[in-house]
Amino acid sequence: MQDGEPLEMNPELSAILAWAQSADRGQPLLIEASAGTGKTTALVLLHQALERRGRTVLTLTYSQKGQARWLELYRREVCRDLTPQAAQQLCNTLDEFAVRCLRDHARDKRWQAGSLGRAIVDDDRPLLAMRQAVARVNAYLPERGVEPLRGDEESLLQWLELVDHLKAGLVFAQPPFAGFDSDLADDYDLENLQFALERLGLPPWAFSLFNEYEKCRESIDFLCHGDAAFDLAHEPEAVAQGLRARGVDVVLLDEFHDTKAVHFEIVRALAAAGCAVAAVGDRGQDIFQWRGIAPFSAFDEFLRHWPDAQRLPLSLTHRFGNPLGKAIAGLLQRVNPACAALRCRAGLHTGVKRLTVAGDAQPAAIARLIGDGMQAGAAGETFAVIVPQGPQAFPVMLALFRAGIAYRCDRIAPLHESREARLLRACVLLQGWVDVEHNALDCKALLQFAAGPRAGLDEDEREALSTLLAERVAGERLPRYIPGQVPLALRMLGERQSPIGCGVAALHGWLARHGIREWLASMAPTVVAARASSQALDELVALLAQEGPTAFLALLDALAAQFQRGNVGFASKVVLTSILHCKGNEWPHVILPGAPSAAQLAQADLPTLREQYVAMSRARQMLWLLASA
Ligand SMILES: Nc1ncnc2c1ncn2[C@@H]1O[C@H](COP(=O)(O)OP(=O)(O)OP(=O)(O)O)[C@@H](O)[C@H]1O
Repeated sequence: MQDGEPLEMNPELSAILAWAQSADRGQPLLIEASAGTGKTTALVLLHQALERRGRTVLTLTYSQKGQARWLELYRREVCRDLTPQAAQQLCNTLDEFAVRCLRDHARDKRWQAGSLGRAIVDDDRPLLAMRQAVARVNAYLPERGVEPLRGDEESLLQWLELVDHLKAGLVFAQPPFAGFDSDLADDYDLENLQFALERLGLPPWAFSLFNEYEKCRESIDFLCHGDAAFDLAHEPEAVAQGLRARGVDVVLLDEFHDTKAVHFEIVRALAAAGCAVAAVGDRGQDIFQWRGIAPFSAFDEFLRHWPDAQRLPLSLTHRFGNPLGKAIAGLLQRVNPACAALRCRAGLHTGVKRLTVAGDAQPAAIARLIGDGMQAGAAGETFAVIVPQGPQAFPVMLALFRAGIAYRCDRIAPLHESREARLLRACVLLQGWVDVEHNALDCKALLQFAAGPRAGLDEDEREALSTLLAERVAGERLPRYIPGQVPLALRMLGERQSPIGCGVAALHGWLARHGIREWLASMAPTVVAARASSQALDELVALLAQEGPTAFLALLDALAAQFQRGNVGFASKVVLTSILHCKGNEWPHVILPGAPSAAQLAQADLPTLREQYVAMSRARQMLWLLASA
């Protein structure tokens, strides 16, 4: 539905709004519905219906994006001039809610009111705590025969992400981890612990690092994303007080499919505090199943805890019509056979075109499709290209750039800022193949290289290099880069480089010598993401060898310039994003490169099917599926 079009009331939506009365009796509500059926819209309307009955309602979303979408719909349907302060009272992310409850009601009140909000966006403190934790763990890992952990910034971020997953899944809240006391543990207990870690696919140091990080975090008094929910899950009284202080008596939960164990503990605390709870989600959109380490279904937990919950569907999609509706309904039957059959609104038509195009010809085909559409009058921002993994958008960026089509990246790295491109840029600089005026991208490239496992620098040298190339300014989240220091940095690093030629084989040799491919793979959240990064590296190596170093760097600089150019309005740019980050959005024209062929889809596993379902269900007018076979 476009802005200004009226909402259609139907019996399913009416039933959901009628829950506003059941909420008085505290009966929980679970709405399971598929993509585009108006889940978020229904929550907005339910919020309004409850307010009209004099209830004080808080909507919680899982992500900031979900919050923005909810507020956008609230502004559209309920109150156009909602102030930011009023918005804060109506809808929070789970993280925000956790931070507020802890700030004002935590048991031992370690934080001064107000300081927490700043701490959560301060990049330094999590890194500082993790750096200390790594140092502590490294003091005893070698005597257990385990290699010490790396302490560079890139690795610290990686360990922080691991801790975040462990917290999301409450992985160490279960035996044998819960209550484990290393001072009292004998060999049997230690072996049992190691076995449990192995079973979960975790490294042998994961439990030690987790505990040390928690101690360091406590001594620095801060909360990072993930920490707040974890802490609050252990303080149900703070949840109750937080709700009481705001007078909240009904909580609505959007994006429920993304709820993990730690968040579910908070949901339980909300209900225990006397709030009526309604949750809405789509099992088919649970594409973050790898978060939280072990599988977790928020829907099953909800029904286990509240078997008498009212369950309501939404089965009419307002986003797309047939023939796309039919294709998606077919997918849904495999993704979530128990969900209500999907119906499309009368009068809506959404086309689907499956094109067979060789993989390397897909980027040019995409640029042509979008170019033709724009020539016919469509605006750039009505097109979204959704790739399976972020790095798979790099060739599309090049093709759009060459076609003169402006793009923006939604939660994926632009090519010129990607790790893969930075590392090859570092190679060009270190080999002394170009003589150019340096810029911030050069600083980032050398810092990226220096963070690598075989850059030949020790911790002190790495630290010296980062202060040489980047200055941290208090109150600024991003560092200021100092391109004038690149020659000096190159002298520090370059002494350890032996000269190579700029051919494909030599470049691969350089990557292998520096352990770069394995390093990038170790940072990827999934095996599939690691594969995509490796392929992107191969493609960039081929590009560098073909273009030559000067043209390669000039191309990256030109991509950066076009990306930042202010004369192209944000709104007129084509959107590039990945399947993981497209949820909750919709566009008139959606292009899916790297789509599975019909035969591949017939054989696909559940995660692949869910991803296809999420990506395909973003289109309103037209979907193009580009398959290579
Ligand atoms: N009752 C309705 N009548 C008309 N249009 C509607 C109605 N409900 C939702 N829409 C429109 O349908 C589209 C999808 O709505 P919404 O984003 O709420 O769906 P969703 O189920 O939350 O989607 P997703 O599963 O992708 O998160 C939006 O353009 C919205 O304005």
